[in-house]
Formats: sequence, structure tokens, C-alpha cells
Amino acid sequence: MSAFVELTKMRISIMVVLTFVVAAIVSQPQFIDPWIMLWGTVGCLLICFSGNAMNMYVERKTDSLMPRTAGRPLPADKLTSIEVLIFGAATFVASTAIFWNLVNWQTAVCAAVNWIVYVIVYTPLKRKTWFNTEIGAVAGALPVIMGALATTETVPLVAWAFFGVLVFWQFPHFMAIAWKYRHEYKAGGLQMLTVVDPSGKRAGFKSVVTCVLLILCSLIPVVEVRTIFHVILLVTISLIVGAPYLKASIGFNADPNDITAKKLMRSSLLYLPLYMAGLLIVYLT
Ligand code: HEM
Ligand SMILES: CC(C)=CCC/C(C)=C/CC/C(C)=C/COP(=O)(O)OP(=O)(O)O
Repeated sequence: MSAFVELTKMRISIMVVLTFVVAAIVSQPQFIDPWIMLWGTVGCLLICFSGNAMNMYVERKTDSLMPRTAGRPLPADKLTSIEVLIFGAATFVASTAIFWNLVNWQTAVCAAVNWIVYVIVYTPLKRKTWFNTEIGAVAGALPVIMGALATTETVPLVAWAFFGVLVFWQFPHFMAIAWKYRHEYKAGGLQMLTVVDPSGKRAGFKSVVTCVLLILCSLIPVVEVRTIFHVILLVTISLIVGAPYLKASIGFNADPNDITAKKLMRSSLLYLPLYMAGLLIVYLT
């Protein structure tokens, strides 16, 4: 049982589901349908479980080459490939059935596209080019569009802005991780930016640029919020939560080392829940 839980990358999946839920709420704040929220949450959790299990199946050999991932169910022989494939297929089918029948077909299709981008495009690309992270960032942010599609027919501006925030959020988040594990990624044959450029210069520069873009995206909804009070609220929240993340990115860029990378990773994990809480406050008040 615990081996199946490991397959799901539970903490990341929960965070992804939170982005789905927040996007669903802010896209249609006047009418929150509890059933759509419930089945959307279950469907999103299941598609994440499926994607993560299939990612571990595709990467079973490279995972065995890196200490961070060598203890995963497949390299550690806790599960067989067949068990993982059945789990991945069953959660995919269950998620698609739930989205299609209990949410809407648009969300089901978007979730399937997200799965394809993550499992079929991103995962094999990790062995080929540093550009894999750009594709991974699309996979990581698409649940926002799924959330918007679950509650609205067209994706509203706030959801596109949140999508942009999440795309850019992932670069400093992952550049810090890619720095920490650069030797492991190299040993595993994965072409992360810190493997291509072990000085960390490109990873640091990318972190700063994407963090600035993230702050700009977080400000986009000012054009549509209802009152001047909400404009001030959104700008204040965006800057207050964005500033420490930018500061950590600048610190990492100035001197890429284990300490600045750890600070950057931590501030990425702080940014996202705070930003989502801010977005909810702005759209629900
Ligand atoms: C290009 C995209 C991304 C990559 C390559 C990536 C990679 C990783 C890796 C390798 C870790 C483990 C770090 C460690 O063991 O020290 C991690 C941790 C984490 N990531 Fe990401 N991530 C990405 C996007 C996302 C997204 C979109 C979310 C959620 C919305 C997310 C949420 C988290 C969380 C909550 C953790 C900490 C929990 C844990 O380590 O289990 N990540 N990420
Ligand atoms: C289908 C669907 C909704 C997918 C969402 C999947 C998801 C959790 C995306 C997060 C983004 C991402 C690229 C994570 C890292 O995977 P990684 O393979 O680089 O991490 P690893 O090295 O720890 O395996």
C-alpha cells in the first residue's frame, strides 16, 4: 500500500490539486458548485496519480541511477512494472470517466492533454535537452486551465494570469532543485540546465528573469477586478509575496551555492500557497 502512495508523489499532487481548486473558484467566484468542486478535485488528484506513476514507469532505469530516486517503488523492487502500469491506467481511466461524466468533457480533454504533455513529451525529453523544463512547466501549470474549464466555458483572464504565474514560478523552484542535484542528474544522464552549465550562471539568470515575469503576470488581473480597493489589494499582495521570492532568486543568481539554492527552493514553496490565498481574498471579497 505505502509503495502505491509513493508512486503518487502525494505532496506535489496535493499542491497541484490546490492550484486546480483555486483556479476553479476564481474563474467563477459568484457560483461555486460543490459537486463540481468535489468531483473536479477527485478527478485532478487521480490524473496526477496516473501521471506520476507513469512518469516513474518511464524513468525506472534513470531513477535507479540517482540516490534521490533510487528508493522509489520500481528501482527498489517494491512493485513490479505491471503493477505500476495497471495503477497508472486505472487512475487515468477513473479520472477521465469522472471528468467526462461529472464535470464536463472540456476538463476531461484538457486533463488528457496535460497527461500526454507530462508523460509522453516531458519525461523522455529530460534525457535529450535542457529545454525539458519549459515543457514540464506547461504540464505543471495546465491544471489551472483544467480548473477554469471545470467552472466556466471560456477561460477568463484571471485563469490565464494564474497559468502564467505558475509557468514562471516553476523555473526558480526547479533551478534551485536542479542545482542541488546537478551531480545526480548528470549521473542519471538527464540534461538539466545545471548539467549543461554547472557554474549555475544560466540557472541563476533564468530564476531572476522568470521571477520578474511571474510578478508581472500576478499583476495582470488589476485590469478586471471590481473596485479600486481590489486593485490596491491585488498589487499589495502580489508585491508582498513576490518580493521575497525575487530576493531569493537574486541571491541565487549572485552566488549559486547550496545555501542560496535551499533558500530559493524554500521561498518557492512559501510563495505558491500565499499567492493562492491572496488570489482567493481578492476574488471572494
Ligand atoms: C518543471 C516543473 C517542475 C519540476 C521539474 C519539479 C521538480 C521537483 C523535484 C525534483 C522536487 C523534489 C525536491 C527534493 O527532493 O529535494 C520537487 C518538490 C516539490 N515540488 Fe516541484 N517540480 C516542478 C513543478 C512543480 C509544480 C507545478 C508544483 C505544484 C503546483 C510543485 C510542487 C512541489 C512541492 C510541493 C515540492 C515539495 C514536496 C516534495 O518534495 O515532495 N512542483 N519538485
Ligand atoms: C497529468 C497531470 C495532471 C500531470 C501533472 C503532473 C505534475 C505533478 C506536474 C508537476 C510538474 C513537474 C514537471 C514535476 C516534476 O516531475 P519530474 O519527473 O521532473 O520529477 P522527478 O525527477 O522527481 O521524477
